[in-house]
Amino acid sequence: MRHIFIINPSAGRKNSAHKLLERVDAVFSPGEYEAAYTAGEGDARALAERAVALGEPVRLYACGGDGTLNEVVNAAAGRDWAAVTNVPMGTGNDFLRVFGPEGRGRFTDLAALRDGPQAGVDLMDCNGLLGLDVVCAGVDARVAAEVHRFKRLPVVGGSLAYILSLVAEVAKGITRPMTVDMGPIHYSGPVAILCVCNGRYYGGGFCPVPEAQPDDGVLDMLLVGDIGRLAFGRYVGRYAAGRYRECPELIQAWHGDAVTFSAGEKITVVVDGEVLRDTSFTLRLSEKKVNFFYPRDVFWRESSQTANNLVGAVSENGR
Ligand SMILES: Nc1ncnc2c1ncn2[C@@H]1O[C@H](COP(=O)(O)OP(=O)(O)OP(=O)(O)O)[C@@H](O)[C@H]1O
Repeated sequence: MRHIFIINPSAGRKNSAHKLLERVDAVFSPGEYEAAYTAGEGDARALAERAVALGEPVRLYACGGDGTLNEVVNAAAGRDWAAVTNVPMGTGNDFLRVFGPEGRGRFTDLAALRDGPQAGVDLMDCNGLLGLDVVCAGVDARVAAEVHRFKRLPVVGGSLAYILSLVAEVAKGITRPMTVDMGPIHYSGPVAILCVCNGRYYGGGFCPVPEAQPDDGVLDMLLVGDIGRLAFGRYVGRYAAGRYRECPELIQAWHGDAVTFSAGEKITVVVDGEVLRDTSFTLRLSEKKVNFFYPRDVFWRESSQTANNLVGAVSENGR
């Protein structure tokens, strides 16, 4: 088994990449692993594609935030011999929140990751880009697309950066006209929020669909139509806390495998932190899965299936 560390030195705090390599050295012998730094957008995907192309068992450690993880996932999707994890060095690391606060912290334990089990995770195909966590297309997407401006400010951390970006985007206007088709729901009009969850968290900690399971073959979608600023302020806390069922007058929900949406002007869409802009989108459950590995003592599902049960199922049923 080869272990490949793909490190985004721009994610997280200064010097964290250097310190990470010291920790890697303490757990892996020199011939066992390779490490490479990314220099910019697309590098993590290219490095991962090169590692996967050999067709030999490989574990890919995306060391960075959700953007770095997304690139590595796109390279490893549908490849039975490859598995991916995320060593958290970003500001959000939202996908890992599905493992709970303590579980998320365990992903810094390289020894636990090295020997950890893996499970097949569903993927969303959004106009050709794969995502494993959350895709959004309303004011939530515009907040995520602009959040980097606030992350650069001194003493502004992950969640605070999202709050500042939210305030700025709400001031510019919450809704945009859009046509949305999801299952039996056909909607044409102002859209405030459209989110599709495979994972559970986005935006630095929003959890709109707490029952979302990354491996259940279902995409959980919420659509918030026309809403004014005052009502948005009243509802946003409930939306963020996953209480969408309490607001049927405002939030339409669909649990299925596809959604299409379009508009006369380009829509900002964010796939695990990666920004796309187009007038028309088709988002569907991908035929591909990705193997995700994690420390043995944590999982996203608290009961029923255990991690070990899933390991065998993944390679047999991996799509
Ligand atoms: N060496 C580099 N210098 C500058 N930017 C880079 C470098 N390598 C990769 N990047 C870019 O950094 C961006 C942000 O990475 P990533 O999302 O992993 O971190 P983050 O934004 O801190 O974390 P999160 O998304 O979890 O909040 C990626 O879109 C990638 O294109």
